[in-house]
Amino acid sequence: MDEKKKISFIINPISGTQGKEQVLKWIDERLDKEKYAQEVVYTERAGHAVEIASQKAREGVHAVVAIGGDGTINEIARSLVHTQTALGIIPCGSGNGLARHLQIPMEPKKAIDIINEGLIDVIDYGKINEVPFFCTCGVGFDAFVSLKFSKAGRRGPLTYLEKTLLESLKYRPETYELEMDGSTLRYKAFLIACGNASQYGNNAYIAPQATLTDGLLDVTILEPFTVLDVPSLSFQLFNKTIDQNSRIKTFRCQTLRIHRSKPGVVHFDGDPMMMGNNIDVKIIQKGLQVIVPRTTGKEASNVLQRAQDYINGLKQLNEIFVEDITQKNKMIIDKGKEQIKKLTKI
Ligand SMILES: Nc1ncnc2c1ncn2[C@@H]1O[C@H](COP(=O)(O)OP(=O)(O)OP(=O)(O)O)[C@@H](O)[C@H]1O
Repeated sequence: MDEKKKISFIINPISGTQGKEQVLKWIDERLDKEKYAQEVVYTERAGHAVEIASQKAREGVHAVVAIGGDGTINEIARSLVHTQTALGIIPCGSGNGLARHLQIPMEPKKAIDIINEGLIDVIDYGKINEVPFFCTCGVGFDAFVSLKFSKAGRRGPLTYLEKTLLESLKYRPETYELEMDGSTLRYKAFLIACGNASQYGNNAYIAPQATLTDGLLDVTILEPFTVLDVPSLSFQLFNKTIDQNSRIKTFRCQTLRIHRSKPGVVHFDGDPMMMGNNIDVKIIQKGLQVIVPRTTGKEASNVLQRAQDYINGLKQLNEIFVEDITQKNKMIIDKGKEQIKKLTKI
């Protein structure tokens, strides 16, 4: 009889907003025990998943599965690049950009079924000043928001939306010099995003044409805009057509040098890091094995797929607003109750 393939599940207990115990129950119920021998490890701190995954790759396990979001995936995947150990994903983050790009289902049960099928693809990854990223990286407003988000103390899409709306009102675009393929260009930009994958997460497609297997970075520059541009930019971000906006410039390259006037924050897969004036971004072709669904091959999405993506984006936004309104209503009601209590005491 063939030996069972070893799979290590790494759980980030603080990712996203959902509890992970139910996911563990589903793994116990659904994982193909004929095929796989499983173990589960919880992370204890930021950076811990890098160490665990690196150990598992040395042991030669078949796959390490991230139960978390893009930050957890980043920590695991950076230890798996150029090894024989594949990355698996059960999406449990706030944005889940890489999982969504790969069309891995958001429902954990269905994501477990994909692991049971066990189809493996080899994808590209990027480096920003030697720090690996798998989804997107960038400078400017999105990096600035990732820094605020990391300090927010609680995670989830609501926190992200709050931060984004609040911060965009105060943010000042910077001037950047970009060197790529022998030419240098200057841009005043609100943000510069480099996509290995097409989206930040939550179906927000900042690099809509990006594919994970072309050996190229998809660079999106958002130039300064006015409040009048916000509705079309938001619509196009979720409609996968932001590259058609007049405030957007896009290009593809293998390597990019970004020069800015002062050091500052960058983000890699949504996590912030301080870097200097010069930032080198490059793509490394076919460096990571990933367990994928059968549909991933059809990356050139058709109109129906785009419509579905758009509806999903709207749904997500709707949920965020409903959650926000519910929370605000609760705060108003609680305040009202307090005031009534005070009044009745007088
Ligand atoms: N046990 C832990 N305690 C505190 N932080 C942790 C722990 N394990 C991992 N982390 C950190 O948690 C951060 C957030 O995780 P992750 O990005 O997976 O979730 P998310 O931000 O909710 O989802 P997404 O990135 O998809 O938006 C990671 O950067 C990781 O370093």
